[in-house]
Amino acid sequence: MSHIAITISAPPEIKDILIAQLADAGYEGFEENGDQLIAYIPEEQFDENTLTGMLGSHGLDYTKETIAQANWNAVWESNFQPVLVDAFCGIRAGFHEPLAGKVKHEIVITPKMSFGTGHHATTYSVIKLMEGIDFRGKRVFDFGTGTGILAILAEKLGAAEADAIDNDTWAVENALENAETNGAGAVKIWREEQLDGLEEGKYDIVLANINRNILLANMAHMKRILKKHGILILSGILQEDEPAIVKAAGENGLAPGKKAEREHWLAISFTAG
Ligand SMILES: C[S@@+](CC[C@H](N)C(=O)[O-])C[C@H]1O[C@@H](n2cnc3c(N)ncnc32)[C@H](O)[C@@H]1O
Repeated sequence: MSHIAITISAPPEIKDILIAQLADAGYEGFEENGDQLIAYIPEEQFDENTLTGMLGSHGLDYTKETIAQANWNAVWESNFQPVLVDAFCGIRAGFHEPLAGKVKHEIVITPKMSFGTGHHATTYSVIKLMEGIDFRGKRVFDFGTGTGILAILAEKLGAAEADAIDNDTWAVENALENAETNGAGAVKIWREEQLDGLEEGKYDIVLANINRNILLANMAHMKRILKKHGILILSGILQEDEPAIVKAAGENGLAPGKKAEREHWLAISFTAG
Protein backbone atom coordinates (compact mmCIF):
# COMPACT_ATOMS: atom_id res chain seq x y z
CA MET A 1 0.00 0.00 0.00
CA SER A 2 1.34 3.43 -0.92
CA HIS A 3 0.82 6.53 1.18
CA ILE A 4 0.45 10.16 0.25
CA ALA A 5 2.63 12.63 2.15
CA ILE A 6 1.31 16.17 2.30
CA THR A 7 3.67 18.99 3.25
CA ILE A 8 2.11 22.20 4.54
CA SER A 9 3.84 25.40 5.68
CA ALA A 10 1.66 26.16 8.67
CA PRO A 11 2.05 28.96 11.26
CA PRO A 12 2.65 27.48 14.75
CA GLU A 13 -0.63 28.84 16.14
CA ILE A 14 -2.78 26.74 13.80
CA LYS A 15 -0.60 23.63 13.56
CA ASP A 16 -2.41 21.78 16.35
CA ILE A 17 -5.83 22.59 14.94
CA LEU A 18 -4.70 21.39 11.54
CA ILE A 19 -3.39 18.12 12.98
CA ALA A 20 -6.75 17.55 14.70
CA GLN A 21 -8.67 18.29 11.49
CA LEU A 22 -6.38 16.11 9.39
CA ALA A 23 -6.64 13.26 11.92
CA ASP A 24 -10.45 13.48 11.64
CA ALA A 25 -10.08 13.25 7.86
CA GLY A 26 -8.08 9.99 8.13
CA TYR A 27 -4.48 11.27 8.19
CA GLU A 28 -2.60 8.97 10.53
CA GLY A 29 0.99 10.04 10.84
CA PHE A 30 2.42 13.50 11.43
CA GLU A 31 5.88 14.99 11.47
CA GLU A 32 6.71 18.54 12.45
CA ASN A 33 9.82 20.06 11.01
CA GLY A 34 10.21 23.76 11.81
CA ASP A 35 7.28 25.53 10.16
CA GLN A 36 6.47 22.50 8.08
CA LEU A 37 3.87 19.91 8.90
CA ILE A 38 3.99 16.62 7.02
CA ALA A 39 0.91 14.41 7.21
CA TYR A 40 0.46 10.89 5.84
CA ILE A 41 -2.65 9.10 4.58
CA PRO A 42 -3.15 5.78 2.74
CA GLU A 43 -3.38 6.58 -0.98
CA GLU A 44 -6.86 5.11 -1.39
CA GLN A 45 -8.23 7.37 1.37
CA PHE A 46 -6.73 10.54 -0.06
CA ASP A 47 -9.38 13.05 -1.18
CA GLU A 48 -7.97 16.12 -2.88
CA ASN A 49 -11.23 18.15 -2.58
CA THR A 50 -11.50 17.62 1.19
CA LEU A 51 -7.88 18.63 1.67
CA THR A 52 -8.08 21.69 -0.58
CA GLY A 53 -11.26 22.84 1.23
CA MET A 54 -9.75 22.32 4.69
CA LEU A 55 -6.48 24.09 3.91
CA GLY A 56 -8.21 26.80 1.86
CA SER A 57 -10.21 27.83 4.95
CA HIS A 58 -6.85 28.60 6.64
CA GLY A 59 -5.42 30.24 3.48
CA LEU A 60 -2.82 27.45 3.16
CA ASP A 61 -1.42 25.47 0.26
CA TYR A 62 0.37 22.10 0.18
CA THR A 63 2.70 19.91 -1.81
CA LYS A 64 2.03 16.24 -2.33
CA GLU A 65 4.29 13.21 -2.68
CA THR A 66 3.48 9.52 -3.09
CA ILE A 67 5.55 7.18 -0.91
CA ALA A 68 5.67 3.50 -1.79
CA GLN A 69 5.64 1.24 1.27
CA ALA A 70 9.01 -0.15 0.24
CA ASN A 71 10.58 3.31 0.58
CA TRP A 72 9.07 4.07 3.92
CA ASN A 73 11.86 2.63 6.04
CA ALA A 74 14.42 4.92 4.41
CA VAL A 75 12.19 7.94 5.00
CA TRP A 76 11.65 7.39 8.71
CA GLU A 77 15.09 6.00 9.47
CA SER A 78 16.64 9.28 8.40
CA ASN A 79 14.27 11.22 10.70
CA PHE A 80 13.81 9.00 13.73
CA GLN A 81 15.88 9.85 16.82
CA PRO A 82 15.38 8.07 20.17
CA VAL A 83 12.86 9.74 22.49
CA LEU A 84 13.41 9.87 26.25
CA VAL A 85 10.39 10.46 28.47
CA ASP A 86 12.61 11.62 31.32
CA ALA A 87 14.36 8.66 32.95
CA PHE A 88 11.13 6.64 32.91
CA CYS A 89 10.89 5.37 29.34
CA GLY A 90 12.98 5.50 26.18
CA ILE A 91 11.80 4.70 22.68
CA ARG A 92 14.30 3.89 19.98
CA ALA A 93 14.60 2.01 16.70
CA GLY A 94 16.46 -1.27 16.31
CA PHE A 95 19.36 0.47 14.54
CA HIS A 96 20.01 2.84 17.49
CA GLU A 97 22.41 2.04 20.32
CA PRO A 98 20.59 0.58 23.37
CA LEU A 99 19.59 3.23 25.92
CA ALA A 100 20.98 1.10 28.74
CA GLY A 101 21.31 2.97 32.02
CA LYS A 102 19.50 6.08 30.72
CA VAL A 103 15.93 4.92 31.25
CA LYS A 104 13.99 2.44 33.38
CA HIS A 105 11.99 1.00 30.46
CA GLU A 106 13.13 0.73 26.88
CA ILE A 107 10.90 0.11 23.85
CA VAL A 108 12.17 -0.74 20.37
CA ILE A 109 9.82 0.46 17.64
CA THR A 110 9.79 0.11 13.88
CA PRO A 111 7.03 2.62 13.21
CA LYS A 112 6.82 2.41 9.42
CA MET A 113 3.61 4.27 8.68
CA SER A 114 1.96 4.00 12.11
CA PHE A 115 1.60 6.76 14.68
CA GLY A 116 3.31 6.17 18.02
CA THR A 117 7.02 6.71 18.34
CA GLY A 118 6.78 8.84 21.46
CA HIS A 119 7.79 11.91 19.46
CA HIS A 120 4.31 13.35 19.36
CA ALA A 121 3.22 15.34 22.41
CA THR A 122 0.05 13.25 22.75
CA THR A 123 1.95 9.96 23.15
CA TYR A 124 4.60 11.54 25.37
CA SER A 125 1.94 12.84 27.77
CA VAL A 126 0.16 9.48 28.05
CA ILE A 127 3.50 7.92 28.97
CA LYS A 128 4.02 10.64 31.61
CA LEU A 129 0.63 9.77 33.17
CA MET A 130 1.34 6.02 32.94
CA GLU A 131 4.44 6.62 35.08
CA GLY A 132 2.26 7.36 38.10
CA ILE A 133 0.04 4.25 37.79
CA ASP A 134 0.54 0.75 39.16
CA PHE A 135 0.07 -1.61 36.20
CA ARG A 136 1.13 -4.80 38.01
CA GLY A 137 -1.33 -7.65 37.37
CA LYS A 138 -3.78 -5.29 35.64
CA ARG A 139 -5.92 -5.86 32.55
CA VAL A 140 -5.31 -3.04 30.10
CA PHE A 141 -7.06 -1.95 26.91
CA ASP A 142 -5.32 0.30 24.35
CA PHE A 143 -7.82 1.94 21.96
CA GLY A 144 -6.08 3.13 18.74
CA THR A 145 -2.77 1.39 19.35
CA GLY A 146 -0.80 2.67 16.30
CA THR A 147 2.68 1.17 16.70
CA GLY A 148 1.49 -0.64 19.85
CA ILE A 149 3.73 1.57 21.99
CA LEU A 150 1.33 2.06 24.93
CA ALA A 151 0.23 -1.59 25.12
CA ILE A 152 3.88 -2.69 25.00
CA LEU A 153 4.78 -0.24 27.77
CA ALA A 154 1.79 -1.46 29.84
CA GLU A 155 3.18 -4.98 29.71
CA LYS A 156 6.67 -3.76 30.62
CA LEU A 157 5.08 -2.08 33.65
CA GLY A 158 3.67 -5.43 34.75
CA ALA A 159 0.18 -5.62 33.17
CA ALA A 160 -1.16 -9.19 33.16
CA GLU A 161 -2.70 -8.60 29.74
CA ALA A 162 -2.88 -5.73 27.29
CA ASP A 163 -5.52 -5.88 24.55
CA ALA A 164 -5.21 -3.36 21.73
CA ILE A 165 -7.18 -2.43 18.64
CA ASP A 166 -6.71 -0.16 15.65
CA ASN A 167 -8.93 0.42 12.62
CA ASP A 168 -5.92 0.57 10.32
CA THR A 169 -4.68 -2.76 8.97
CA TRP A 170 -1.16 -1.51 8.55
CA ALA A 171 -1.02 -0.26 12.16
CA VAL A 172 -2.20 -3.65 13.42
CA GLU A 173 0.50 -5.47 11.44
CA ASN A 174 3.09 -3.00 12.67
CA ALA A 175 1.95 -3.23 16.31
CA LEU A 176 2.14 -7.05 16.16
CA GLU A 177 5.68 -6.79 14.79
CA ASN A 178 6.69 -4.32 17.52
CA ALA A 179 5.10 -6.45 20.27
CA GLU A 180 7.18 -9.39 19.07
CA THR A 181 10.40 -7.32 18.91
CA ASN A 182 9.82 -6.27 22.52
CA GLY A 183 8.92 -9.79 23.68
CA ALA A 184 5.51 -8.48 24.77
CA GLY A 185 3.68 -11.83 24.86
CA ALA A 186 0.79 -10.50 26.95
CA VAL A 187 -0.12 -7.95 24.26
CA LYS A 188 -2.96 -8.95 21.88
CA ILE A 189 -3.75 -6.73 18.93
CA TRP A 190 -6.57 -6.87 16.42
CA ARG A 191 -8.26 -4.71 13.81
CA GLU A 192 -11.47 -3.17 15.03
CA GLU A 193 -13.05 0.24 15.35
CA GLN A 194 -15.97 -0.39 17.67
CA LEU A 195 -15.73 -0.79 21.43
CA ASP A 196 -19.37 -1.76 21.92
CA GLY A 197 -18.87 -5.52 21.43
CA LEU A 198 -16.24 -5.78 24.17
CA GLU A 199 -16.87 -7.38 27.56
CA GLU A 200 -18.38 -5.10 30.19
CA GLY A 201 -16.26 -4.27 33.27
CA LYS A 202 -13.23 -6.26 32.05
CA TYR A 203 -10.44 -3.70 32.22
CA ASP A 204 -8.61 -2.00 35.10
CA ILE A 205 -7.03 0.57 32.77
CA VAL A 206 -8.10 1.92 29.37
CA LEU A 207 -5.73 4.07 27.29
CA ALA A 208 -7.00 6.07 24.31
CA ASN A 209 -4.84 8.50 22.38
CA ILE A 210 -6.95 9.34 19.32
CA ASN A 211 -8.80 12.61 18.78
CA ARG A 212 -11.67 14.66 20.23
CA ASN A 213 -14.45 13.29 18.03
CA ILE A 214 -13.55 9.61 18.37
CA LEU A 215 -13.08 10.03 22.14
CA LEU A 216 -16.47 11.73 22.51
CA ALA A 217 -18.19 9.12 20.32
CA ASN A 218 -16.73 6.28 22.43
CA MET A 219 -16.91 7.74 25.94
CA ALA A 220 -19.83 5.53 27.06
CA HIS A 221 -18.19 2.41 25.59
CA MET A 222 -14.87 3.16 27.32
CA LYS A 223 -16.69 3.57 30.64
CA ARG A 224 -18.65 0.34 30.03
CA ILE A 225 -15.53 -1.82 29.56
CA LEU A 226 -13.85 -0.38 32.67
CA LYS A 227 -14.10 -1.95 36.11
CA LYS A 228 -15.50 0.16 38.94
CA HIS A 229 -12.70 2.53 40.07
CA GLY A 230 -10.82 1.71 36.85
CA ILE A 231 -8.58 4.31 35.24
CA LEU A 232 -9.08 5.90 31.83
CA ILE A 233 -6.31 7.95 30.21
CA LEU A 234 -7.45 10.09 27.29
CA SER A 235 -5.11 11.92 24.93
CA GLY A 236 -5.22 13.65 21.56
CA ILE A 237 -7.07 16.54 23.24
CA LEU A 238 -6.33 20.12 22.26
CA GLN A 239 -6.40 22.51 25.22
CA GLU A 240 -9.58 24.21 23.94
CA ASP A 241 -11.36 20.83 23.79
CA GLU A 242 -10.78 20.03 27.46
CA PRO A 243 -14.22 21.30 28.66
CA ALA A 244 -16.12 19.17 26.10
CA ILE A 245 -14.13 16.05 27.00
CA VAL A 246 -14.42 16.56 30.77
CA LYS A 247 -18.18 17.25 30.45
CA ALA A 248 -18.81 14.09 28.39
CA ALA A 249 -16.67 12.05 30.79
CA GLY A 250 -18.60 13.44 33.78
CA GLU A 251 -21.92 12.53 32.15
CA ASN A 252 -20.61 8.97 31.93
CA GLY A 253 -19.49 8.74 35.56
CA LEU A 254 -15.79 9.43 34.93
CA ALA A 255 -14.09 11.85 37.34
CA PRO A 256 -11.04 13.80 36.11
CA GLY A 257 -7.70 13.45 37.90
CA LYS A 258 -4.14 14.22 36.80
CA LYS A 259 -3.29 16.03 33.58
CA ALA A 260 -0.15 16.16 31.46
CA GLU A 261 0.33 19.03 29.06
CA ARG A 262 2.73 19.49 26.16
CA GLU A 263 2.69 21.76 23.12
CA HIS A 264 -1.02 22.71 23.45
CA TRP A 265 -2.03 19.05 23.82
CA LEU A 266 -3.51 17.52 26.96
CA ALA A 267 -3.69 13.99 28.31
CA ILE A 268 -6.15 13.56 31.17
CA SER A 269 -6.60 10.69 33.59
CA PHE A 270 -10.13 9.79 34.82
CA THR A 271 -11.46 7.39 37.45
CA ALA A 272 -14.61 5.36 36.83
CA GLY A 273 -17.25 5.67 39.53
C1 LIG B 1 -2.87 9.28 17.56
S1 LIG B 1 -2.62 7.62 17.12
C2 LIG B 1 -2.08 6.93 18.67
C3 LIG B 1 -1.12 5.79 18.55
C4 LIG B 1 -0.51 5.32 19.87
N1 LIG B 1 -1.53 4.74 20.73
C5 LIG B 1 0.18 6.46 20.59
O1 LIG B 1 -0.27 6.82 21.69
O2 LIG B 1 1.16 6.99 20.06
C6 LIG B 1 -4.29 7.07 16.97
C7 LIG B 1 -4.48 5.69 16.40
O3 LIG B 1 -5.88 5.40 16.48
C8 LIG B 1 -6.31 4.71 15.32
N2 LIG B 1 -7.76 4.95 15.22
C9 LIG B 1 -8.39 6.09 14.82
N3 LIG B 1 -9.73 5.91 14.89
C10 LIG B 1 -9.95 4.66 15.35
C11 LIG B 1 -11.12 3.88 15.63
N4 LIG B 1 -12.35 4.36 15.44
N5 LIG B 1 -10.96 2.63 16.08
C12 LIG B 1 -9.72 2.12 16.27
N6 LIG B 1 -8.59 2.79 16.01
C13 LIG B 1 -8.69 4.05 15.56
C14 LIG B 1 -5.44 5.29 14.21
O4 LIG B 1 -5.35 4.39 13.12
C15 LIG B 1 -4.12 5.53 14.92
O5 LIG B 1 -3.24 4.42 14.78
